[in-house]
Amino acid sequence: MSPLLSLRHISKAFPGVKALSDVSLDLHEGEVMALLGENGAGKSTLMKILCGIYQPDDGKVLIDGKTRHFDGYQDALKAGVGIIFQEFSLIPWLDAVDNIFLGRELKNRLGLRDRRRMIRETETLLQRLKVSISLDCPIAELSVAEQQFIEIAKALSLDARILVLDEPTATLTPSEADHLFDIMRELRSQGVGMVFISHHMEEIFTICDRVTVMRDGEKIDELAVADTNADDLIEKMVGRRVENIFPIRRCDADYNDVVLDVAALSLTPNGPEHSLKLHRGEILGLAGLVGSGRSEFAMGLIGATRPAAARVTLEGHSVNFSHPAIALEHGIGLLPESRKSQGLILPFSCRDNISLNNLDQYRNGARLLRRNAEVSNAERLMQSVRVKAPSAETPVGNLSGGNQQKVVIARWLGHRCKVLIFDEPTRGIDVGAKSEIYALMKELTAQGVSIIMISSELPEVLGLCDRAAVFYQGAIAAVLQGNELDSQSIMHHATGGLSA
Ligand SMILES: Nc1ncnc2c1ncn2[C@@H]1O[C@H](COP(=O)(O)OP(=O)(O)OP(=O)(O)O)[C@@H](O)[C@H]1O
Repeated sequence: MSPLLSLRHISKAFPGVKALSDVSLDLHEGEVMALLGENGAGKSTLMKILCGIYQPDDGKVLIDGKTRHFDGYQDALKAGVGIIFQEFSLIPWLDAVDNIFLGRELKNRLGLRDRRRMIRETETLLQRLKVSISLDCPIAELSVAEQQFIEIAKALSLDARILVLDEPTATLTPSEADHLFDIMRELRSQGVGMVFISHHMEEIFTICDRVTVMRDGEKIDELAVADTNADDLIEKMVGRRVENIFPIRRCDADYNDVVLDVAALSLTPNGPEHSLKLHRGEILGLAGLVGSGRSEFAMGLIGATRPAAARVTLEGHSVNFSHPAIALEHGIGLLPESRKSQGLILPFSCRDNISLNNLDQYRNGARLLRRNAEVSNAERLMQSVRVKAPSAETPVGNLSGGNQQKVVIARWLGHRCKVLIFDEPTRGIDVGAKSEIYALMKELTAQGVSIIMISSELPEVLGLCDRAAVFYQGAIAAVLQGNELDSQSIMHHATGGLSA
């Protein structure tokens, strides 16, 4: 019997980049295939070819053994191929039903829009996924996970038999991710074939049957998940053994030297007050569940949003940050969570994006730009976080998602900041590059830079931070240090004391 899906000898080049060379893979009914590879390995490009978003230079797509040619995503959808991206295609002000049936409303015998039938069909789809979601409110009022489930329901409403999930868990809480895995198990039992892309190794072992490893646009290996382990997969992925992704534990914090003292920061007039101290050379984690108020705290601190009240001192001097630019002038930089909306100008080159807000460093006495210095510094910073791009002049919009994130990091490393706030710095970043970024953070703290790291990844908080403030429902529930800083205590406080 033919596989449900076969990709045969697919190649694709972009200007200056060979994104895919002769890649083949098969997917069977009721199977979850992991697609694993470093940032820029070619995973998304391969999936976009499957879904008709890109055309291959060479090779073909077969479904049920028959060659198919898709002129765009709608064409692929009609043939039963759905893709769920991290950034959804849903219309925020429409409800779930209108989103699912957008552009193909069901009509009654009189040719009028049949909302009741559409509601019934949506309910059937959600029952198939075993989820219950409010159908009356605009999609924007649903959680990220619920929106993702609606995207899946939408693909299924078009009879998708092949579903691609491109880093679906990146913005989910652990329990939401578990729920998604339940849905995937359900779909697997119904015969749907799924391709699952994730940088979280443990997820591969939780939900996938087979794994295809890619490196530099080539398929390196394909194996059953039961026959491999995380270390082997990482080695295949990055082409070298990564022994320990966290730097050797060494505390650079000087607890006698408070760099930043935040007192009574409240984001709303009657909201909870946050107080925190950050010491020289310290990595302070802000832990908690997605939506627990960590990013809001950081945005309030640097003046991106106006806190209702705050007393902040920096190196003993009272400061008032009414705008992030003022915080930056004082040496406090925030690396934002959402790189596309807050961090990068996609049509601009990597060099422009790295030098942005930072050009004064490269001016001579006559205020003229020393272009060579700017270029060589951008190249050095790109190398230090291993950005994969044809050159520093490549538009950032042409890079893979993970490489875009690395450009944001390179930019902030170029600023000579006293305090760097990293908001989910390794989201979407491959394991090899993660360990480089951790090592870079430790280099910075050894030089006396202090770091606040917002992270939803427990291993990252435990492996890197000297102390961690745990947020729960907009307030700091605990500050943990030393022996108290373990996963159980973090989860205990992050869930309001519900978990043991
Ligand atoms: N539209 C484009 N124009 C030019 N180059 C591109 C384009 N899309 C992707 N590339 C390049 O093709 C290569 C493969 O990118 P792709 O997005 O497939 O990687 P990926 O494995 O999905 O990475 P990530 O884990 O970072 O999402 C990268 O070098 C990327 O810069």
